[in-house]
Amino acid sequence: MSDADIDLTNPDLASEAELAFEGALRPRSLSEFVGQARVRGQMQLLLTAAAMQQRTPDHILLAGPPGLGKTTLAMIVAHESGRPLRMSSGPAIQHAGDLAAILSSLVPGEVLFIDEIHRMARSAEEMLYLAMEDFRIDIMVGKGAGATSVPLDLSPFTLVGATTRAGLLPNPLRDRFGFTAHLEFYAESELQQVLTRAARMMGFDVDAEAIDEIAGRCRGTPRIANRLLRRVRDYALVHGGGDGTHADLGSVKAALELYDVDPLGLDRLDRAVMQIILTRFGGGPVGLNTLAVSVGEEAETIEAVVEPFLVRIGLITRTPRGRVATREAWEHFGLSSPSAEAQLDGL
Ligand SMILES: Nc1ncnc2c1ncn2[C@@H]1O[C@H](COP(=O)(O)OP(=O)(O)OP(=O)(O)O)[C@@H](O)[C@H]1O
Repeated sequence: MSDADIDLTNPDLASEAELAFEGALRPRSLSEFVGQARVRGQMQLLLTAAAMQQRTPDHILLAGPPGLGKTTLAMIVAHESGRPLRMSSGPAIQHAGDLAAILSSLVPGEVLFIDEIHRMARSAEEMLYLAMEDFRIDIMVGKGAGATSVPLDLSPFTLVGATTRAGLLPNPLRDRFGFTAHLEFYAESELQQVLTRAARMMGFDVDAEAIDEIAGRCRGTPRIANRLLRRVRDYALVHGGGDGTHADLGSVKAALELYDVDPLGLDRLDRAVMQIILTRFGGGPVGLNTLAVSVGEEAETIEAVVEPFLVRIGLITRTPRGRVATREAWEHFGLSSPSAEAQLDGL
């Protein structure tokens, strides 16, 4: 996937250039990792206790929206505990055999990272229960009535699973993680630190007020912060004069306007969703599938990317009957709500 295919504020997608760029910017230790203080403290304790007892750290589940640092934390677990890391993902494990091949080739103490673990095949999930608990799997040999199961011992390992949808994991799998870290959206002050660090590593001199402006528009998400910073650097290079290594508030505003990211961080898809709720459905409630069809987007993207952000900034609320626009939403879009009009009519 190239940069051109990427929706700038969708944290779920990353181009190849971006992945290389992210790799260079990733914090390598818990002390370099900005924000998520609670999770960092919990993880530090877990890793230190394991090191003191010279055992593999407990299995860890990282739950939270995309782009908040789950992959980065998995890498930090391996780095801080001095263990090798194997990376895989749920969609790549479509049969129990795929997982058996990975598990049986782990070296002692290895950290196995499975991204999007909720998308793994059910048969593989069941194999994982025994593997996580007893470091053992049963391999089926033969077919039909003659099939037998052969036990296979595994090297002890630490599983780090990442999911954007913790609720989709079956309880027996969730229960086998020694610790679940719930990652939260970042505060603006934390995003300022992420951006300042990234700009420094890029050799890009960005004014403090320009950093603040980007931090306010990146939806609480480091991946988007870094992505907007790259676009601002492009803008500075082309329009900034000099050697393009400096950006001020003006160039940040101009660059983000060009890319259609508004002062709240809303992009075209967010605005389309809000317009549907406000104008076509009079503020809601609107069901998820109706919304998805109306804007021509996958229901999963609306649910995992658009909705958590709109709820977080107070533009919609979720009710059992669907999504409802708040008073702030009507105000932000400069519209008057039907209920306000009805009240006025009643005066
Ligand atoms: N706490 C942080 N401090 C500094 N940079 C961060 C932090 N968290 C994430 N980043 C940066 O944001 C980018 C995305 O992080 P990462 O790939 O770890 O997210 P993720 O949650 O695994 O996303 P996905 O679920 O889509 O894989 C990386 O470039 C990383 O450098």
